[in-house]
Amino acid sequence: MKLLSSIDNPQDLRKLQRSDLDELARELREFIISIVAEHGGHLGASLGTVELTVALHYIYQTPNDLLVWDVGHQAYGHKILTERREQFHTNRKLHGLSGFPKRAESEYDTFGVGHSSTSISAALGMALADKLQKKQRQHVAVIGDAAMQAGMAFEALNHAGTAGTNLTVVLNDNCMSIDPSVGALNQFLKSSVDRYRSEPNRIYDQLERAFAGKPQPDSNLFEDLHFSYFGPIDGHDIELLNHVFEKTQQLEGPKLIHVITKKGKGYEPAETGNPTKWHAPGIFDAATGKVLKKEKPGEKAPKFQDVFGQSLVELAHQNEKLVGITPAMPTGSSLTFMMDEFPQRTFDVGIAEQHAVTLAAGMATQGLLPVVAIYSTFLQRAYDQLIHDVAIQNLKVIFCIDRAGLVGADGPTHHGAYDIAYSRCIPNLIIAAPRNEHELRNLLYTAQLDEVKQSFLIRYPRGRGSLIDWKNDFEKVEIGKGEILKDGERVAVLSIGTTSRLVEKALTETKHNPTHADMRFVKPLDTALIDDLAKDHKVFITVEDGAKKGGFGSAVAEYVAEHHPGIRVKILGIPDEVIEHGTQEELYSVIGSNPATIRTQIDNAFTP
Ligand SMILES: Cc1ncc(C[n+]2csc(CCOP(=O)(O)OP(=O)(O)O)c2C)c(N)n1
Ligand SMILES: CC(=O)[C@@H](O)[C@H](O)COP(=O)(O)O
Ligand SMILES: [Mg+2]
Repeated sequence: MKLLSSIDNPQDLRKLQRSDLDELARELREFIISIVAEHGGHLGASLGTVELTVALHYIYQTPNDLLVWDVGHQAYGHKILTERREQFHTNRKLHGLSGFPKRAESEYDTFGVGHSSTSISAALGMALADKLQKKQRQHVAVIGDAAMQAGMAFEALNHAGTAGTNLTVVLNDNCMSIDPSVGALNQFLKSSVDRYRSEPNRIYDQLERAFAGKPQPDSNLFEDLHFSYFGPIDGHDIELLNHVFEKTQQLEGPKLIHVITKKGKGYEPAETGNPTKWHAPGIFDAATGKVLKKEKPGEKAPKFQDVFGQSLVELAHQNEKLVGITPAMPTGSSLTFMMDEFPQRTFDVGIAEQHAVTLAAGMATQGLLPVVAIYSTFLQRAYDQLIHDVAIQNLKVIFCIDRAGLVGADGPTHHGAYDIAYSRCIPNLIIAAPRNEHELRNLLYTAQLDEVKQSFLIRYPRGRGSLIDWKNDFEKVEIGKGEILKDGERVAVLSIGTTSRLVEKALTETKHNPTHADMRFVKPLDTALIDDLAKDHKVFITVEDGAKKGGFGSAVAEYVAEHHPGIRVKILGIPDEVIEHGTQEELYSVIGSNPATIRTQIDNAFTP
């Protein structure tokens, strides 16, 4: 690591000879592999951008020139070359570096990311701001082929094409999302790559024409949007990248440089193995590529996503109206089970959350029963579609909202903190959260029954449930009905979803005897159960893994304030602040929703 250890920042990098850059890239790649192998994190995407990162920081005068990464899971090399090599082993850990570019972390991180397809808008905003404020510098957005599929990216291209800036978009095309890239844009990019194979010198001709002010011989989608298009070029050839960046930054107007890279590049197991697995493989033995599983199969309860995925297949056999939709997360949400069994009835629509929800609404108008499998954090992108296209028209769509609650190492951009609060205010929605795998199956079963006429949101967390024997026979759940899990006195703990596990643990530790109710539904709220509890309890403690403001506890408090004003309600949940990254366990302790704090709250409530 001789070269890498001599570089703290891009100024050091720019002092190197061009002939040193390949060796630097080799060292940078080795460093990323060694740290991710030991500490976990995203791997494949960052290995694919090593040469691109070196060339970008070598040619552009960062941090004065503004470099915006899309999503940010491919920016490990960028972090390491921009003053964070020494701390990189703390990546994604509590109080450590963020796994994504983050403005508060470094002046080189020009824009905070985690969600995709924001880079062109953000970089264009910066370019327009500089134009108005008469600042001369370069603005570069680096966006992946899958992120480019999103509506937002195209909204930005549409604007940039006539906005009168010199924006540069680097399209990092590795033909992969987390799962294989999908759709017509993907096919268009593939066909461009095929052309590149037969015309490796095309880029020099393109540059010559651009400098001579001559039109390119053939047009393409990006040129039609007024971008000067360059490429496709080999994104692992630093010399070529340097040349193209040096040249194109002298050209006026918006430019798109189409760069071909390989996910996992330079690490044999990741380059030749399954790229989806190597997207974020967990810890592994760097020498052999063997992923080190923390537990043996069957030893632990299944992941909620798998219970969802497998249960959906069972139900799809019984109910032919069921179809599955995912916006680019088939593996993450385990819709892959349905995809394998019913390929014609399962749709990966790419990174297109808004489209996914309205597509579902459209299908629902024609008698299908769509199940949208979506992470809580990504449903935020489709909020208007949830209201305008689903709820107002009272169309029936089942939303299986995965990664609800604090997700852990991905941090604030990915926490599923807001879905209860943002969906509770929308009419025509049923909102439920299972406390375990059986409940998840039963809620899914209930949601698809014909007698249920409204859209049904089922939220569950990242990670595993609690039941090794998870496959119960489906049972109908009464809508809006909670369940007393433990009878007690004076203090009632009302939990929603898997927070009941935390409460159960707290109950084993307190000497008091509170009641514990699993409310199961945020909406409709089981007000009959609340009325009943109000008869002989003085304090309610609500526990949720969502935002306290406007969430489940708020729903209980609103009802209690109106109907049982003598009862005190204490709300536990995610406070009104940005919760950083760490393990899920650490973060629930940070916010005061771990068994110890719940127990303290119970004890306090019993103290007169
Ligand atoms: C709005 C949004 N939806 C989904 C995701 C989940 N996600 C993270 S990375 C990724 C794939 C990105 O692929 P691409 O843009 O091609 O970048 P690559 O990993 O190939 O470099 C997806 C779907 C996200 N981060 N943001
Ligand atoms: C970068 C991104 O958005 C995804 O890779 C995300 O980190 C996946 O998270 P899960 O591991 O919870 O699927
Ligand atoms: Mg890609």
